[in-house]
Amino acid sequence: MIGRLNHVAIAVPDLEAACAVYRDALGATVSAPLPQPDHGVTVVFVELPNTKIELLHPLGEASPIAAFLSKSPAGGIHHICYEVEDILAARDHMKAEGKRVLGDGEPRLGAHGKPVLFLHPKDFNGTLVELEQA
Ligand SMILES: CC[C@@H](C(=O)O)C(=O)SCCNC(=O)CCNC(=O)[C@H](O)C(C)(C)COP(=O)(O)OP(=O)(O)OC[C@H]1O[C@@H](n2cnc3c(N)ncnc32)[C@H](O)[C@@H]1OP(=O)(O)O
Ligand SMILES: [Co+2]
Repeated sequence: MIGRLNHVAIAVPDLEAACAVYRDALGATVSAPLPQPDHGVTVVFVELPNTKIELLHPLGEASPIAAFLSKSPAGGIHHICYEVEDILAARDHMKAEGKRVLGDGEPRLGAHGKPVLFLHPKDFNGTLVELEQA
């Protein structure tokens, strides 16, 4: 069911410092910060030849990454995003497999303007999984 690796997301306490690491130390192309108020995060995309790194910083009072950063104040890998051809078929398949789809189970538009869903980390070897419709 899963296709390409779309991105690996890293939660960071200091977005500009994290951008500097990828832009200046590693020589990558780094996007401008993109506020995503519906998701409670500001994101920066780092373009790599074969995938992307998504730098995540909390936005607003109820950010889903606030608890993660309080447990890991220096930041860390937060989720991994796989592409799927059909997000609703993927959701229904995950449910049939007994995997927990987070939220109300309805896809929302992600940072690329495409429908996304999240799957519980406890069902995927301790890794939060995002599915994005290709
Ligand atoms: C920009 C848009 C979009 C895109 O287009 O790319 C994004 O990527 S948005 C990214 C941010 N959005 C989300 O993360 C939404 C989905 N997340 C959630 O629904 C919640 O964060 C969560 C995963 C359900 C956890 O929330 P909560 O239950 O409130 O936190 P706890 O701290 O109580 O965690 C319970 C349990 O799970 C472990 N955990 C939590 N987060 C992660 C994680 N990222 N990776 C691995 N494990 C995680 C946490 O440690 C707890 O474990 P125990 O302590 O053992 O119970
Ligand atoms: Co993501």
